[in-house]
Amino acid sequence: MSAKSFPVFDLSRFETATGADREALGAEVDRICRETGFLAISGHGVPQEVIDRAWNAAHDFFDLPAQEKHEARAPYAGYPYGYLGPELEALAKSRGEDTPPDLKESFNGGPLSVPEGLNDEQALAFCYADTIWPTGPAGFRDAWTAYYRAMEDLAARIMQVFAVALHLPEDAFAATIDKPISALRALNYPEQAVPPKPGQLRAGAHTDYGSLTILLPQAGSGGLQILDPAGEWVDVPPVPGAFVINIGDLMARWTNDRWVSTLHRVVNPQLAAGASSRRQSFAFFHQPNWHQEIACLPTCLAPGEKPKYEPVLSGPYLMSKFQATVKPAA
Ligand SMILES: O=C(O)CCC(=O)C(=O)O
Ligand SMILES: [Fe+2]
Repeated sequence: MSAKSFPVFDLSRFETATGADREALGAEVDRICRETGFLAISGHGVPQEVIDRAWNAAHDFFDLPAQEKHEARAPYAGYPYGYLGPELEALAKSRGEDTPPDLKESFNGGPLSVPEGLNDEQALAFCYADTIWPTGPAGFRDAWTAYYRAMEDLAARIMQVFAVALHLPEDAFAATIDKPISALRALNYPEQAVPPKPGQLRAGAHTDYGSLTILLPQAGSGGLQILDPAGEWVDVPPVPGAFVINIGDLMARWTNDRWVSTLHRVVNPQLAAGASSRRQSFAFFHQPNWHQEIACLPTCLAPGEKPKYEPVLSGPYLMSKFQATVKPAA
């Protein structure tokens, strides 16, 4: 996909628009979400300093010797947070495809606090499990927390756009995402000096699970591809100063498949790129409240039409999806 055809949506323009202008901008997002559900968001207002601090902290973390990174590792396969070393997860497995594990390493963190009164054991053991913080680099946790907060705020603003796009009251999603169980993942794709195994990718083809993902691919980097409606893999171009967002499976379900959760992957660099091929990204997986029932939205059903899916609960749904990608213990 050329930079020209990849849609860029200016959030600040939407937020200052009123009346029919606002509706028209919502309609534009509706159209994109029906086609691919992938777009860039400019005018997002996230301070560059918050982005840079988190980015550099993640970069310095991935630079640490393996042994130090392992001190923050997830304690067992299927634990959602902490450090996950290279070749421990195969995203394509979430679709039942058997591929070698992905060539990525990641650091993962969950919600910043547990909502008062929440005592659901599954929720506490899964999405509210402790983030295993690394001891270094200095300032990592603060930088991470500030970025996580900025993503939570941005996700809530994008959900307002989605509400308008779906002809719902603007605050229709507010009560469904006031105790979100989102996760932030920093990804590092190490340089590749040796050829990958057959079928092995940096990140295998997958769809995301939640309502919305906010991606920050490394500036100027390639590798992220989406399967377009014609069935062809096309590059998502880096858009300077913007985040890339995409619709996840839960939003597709919520909209009765009006919106699509598009298959995407991160492909390997050319072998010749060798040592210069390292790539970093941030992915914020926004997810509604644990107990939120996800049932077909009223505006996504034509008269006489039936919902395609049974309602599900946000948290247990996410948990079952996540656990399908974990490499079984040897
Ligand atoms: O690193 C990227 O650009 C994409 C990562 C991704 O799709 C994911 O982690 O779900
Ligand atoms: Fe993804």
